[in-house]
Amino acid sequence: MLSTEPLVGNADPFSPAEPSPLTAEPFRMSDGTTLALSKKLLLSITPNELHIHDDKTNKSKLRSCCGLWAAAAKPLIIPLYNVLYAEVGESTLTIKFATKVSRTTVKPSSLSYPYEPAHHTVIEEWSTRLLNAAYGESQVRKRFKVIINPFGGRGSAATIFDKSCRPLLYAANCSLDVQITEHSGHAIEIAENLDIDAFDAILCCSGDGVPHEVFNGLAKRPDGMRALKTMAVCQLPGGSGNGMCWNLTGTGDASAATLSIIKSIRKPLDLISITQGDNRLLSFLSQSFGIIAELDLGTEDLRWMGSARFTYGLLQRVWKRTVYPCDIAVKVAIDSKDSIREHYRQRGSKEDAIEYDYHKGLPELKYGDINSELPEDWQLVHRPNMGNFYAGNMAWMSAGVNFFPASLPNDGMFDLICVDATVSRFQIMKMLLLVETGKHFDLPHVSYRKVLSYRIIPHKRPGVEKEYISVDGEQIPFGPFQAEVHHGLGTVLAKGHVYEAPGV
Ligand SMILES: Nc1ncnc2c1ncn2[C@@H]1O[C@H](COP(=O)(O)OP(=O)(O)OP(=O)(O)O)[C@@H](O)[C@H]1O
Repeated sequence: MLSTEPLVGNADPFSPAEPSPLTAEPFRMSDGTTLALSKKLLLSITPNELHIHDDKTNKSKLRSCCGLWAAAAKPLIIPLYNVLYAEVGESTLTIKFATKVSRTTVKPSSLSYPYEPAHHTVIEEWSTRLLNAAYGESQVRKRFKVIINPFGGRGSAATIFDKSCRPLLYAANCSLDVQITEHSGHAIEIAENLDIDAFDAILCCSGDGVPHEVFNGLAKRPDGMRALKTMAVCQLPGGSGNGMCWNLTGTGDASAATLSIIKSIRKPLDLISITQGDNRLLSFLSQSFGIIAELDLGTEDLRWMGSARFTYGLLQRVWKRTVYPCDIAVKVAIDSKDSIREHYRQRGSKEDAIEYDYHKGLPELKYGDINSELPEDWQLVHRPNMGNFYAGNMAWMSAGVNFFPASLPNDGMFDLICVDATVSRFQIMKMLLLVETGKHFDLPHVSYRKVLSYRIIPHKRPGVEKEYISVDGEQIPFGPFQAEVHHGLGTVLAKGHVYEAPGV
């Protein structure tokens, strides 16, 4: 006689001790969704859930009014999104899944059921069906090259990975090749020299600095375009700014982000070339000059304040109405907010990417580089009162900061916000208060455009010792640079077609 007792997992401690007798042959119903391991144990795949009807383990006890216990059998329901793997051993079927432990956190769990070896084929077929339903278009058993920045955030990225991420990745039977960075720029070297056929994705447990390096490492290869198409990049929240993770997984919790990445789908991502001097680099998240760049890079002396340093630094600058003079020329794609909103709503559901010549390093620049003549139809405009020049390719810049609500991953455009420092302090504070919801988009003093390219020539302010330009949160030299978008050049693992942020 076979026992159908779960070997591991969340068995009900009140269930009777004697094993359920096997009274039926394992079978699948005509549509192949239900597996009966015994008369009392049915596993059913529904469109969104796995239902486990187990007389013995799913009995929920209800206290009757006279104080006696009554039993009612309820199926155990596991959302298919949470199903990580179904392992078919010689005589045991193990279902691994993520269980919720708090509002935001999950951990791996499993249930194992013994079966007669003669039924191996049926069990295997049903398990394949379960995995297909649980993963959909997403790849099962992804192969990850994991890069951990040991100094990311508060220096806890390795611990976060080991405690919250690794157990879920193992439960999903993903293969992991983990490497800890040893110096700044190490992730560029790792990506540049990676055997790209050996992995499906590079998983950065870090802030946004490491994915920035990874894109640039892939771009440095002679087959850069193929590498950027083949290798998906993704991020677990191991830094202080985890913009990529928020945009693509919709959470800043490491375990929930891991589950999201396990179930995510490969998607093209627009990337932006930045040319400065004779250098060319790629940006995936943002470029800033002015207040945001200074807050990102120029408040290191206030690090002891924790995240309050941004608020403090911001209030200081808004109060002083600091200006950041510059000249800008912009190749605009869409400049009215109504048309941007329309574009966002229409494109949000579309999927496309242009084909590149994948034997080459990087695509040619359509508008030339920073050393080229300015294209004829561009106009350089002097902006002596620039307060915030901020270009974004994703919605969230960090937790709660939905600066670019209209941005789309793969529309061949990026978004540009310009705000003058002459705007009243009240209006600036209003904008900052609305940033989390993205509602600042509609404020009349916020210039919001979709662009294809721009050139900026920042001017040094007399008496100011340090000036900053930030690309993906990393500092580049202070000086003129040009930016140009490449439609769908990069690849990421993402939950959906649009960013996980309130749009417009
Ligand atoms: N082992 C290392 N030693 C020193 N620097 C490193 C190391 N690994 C990565 N870095 C650098 O750390 C920088 C920031 O990385 P990341 O974005 O992952 O973390 P972060 O905590 O969000 O950073 P920050 O708050 O400084 O922006 C990157 O420029 C990267 O080059």
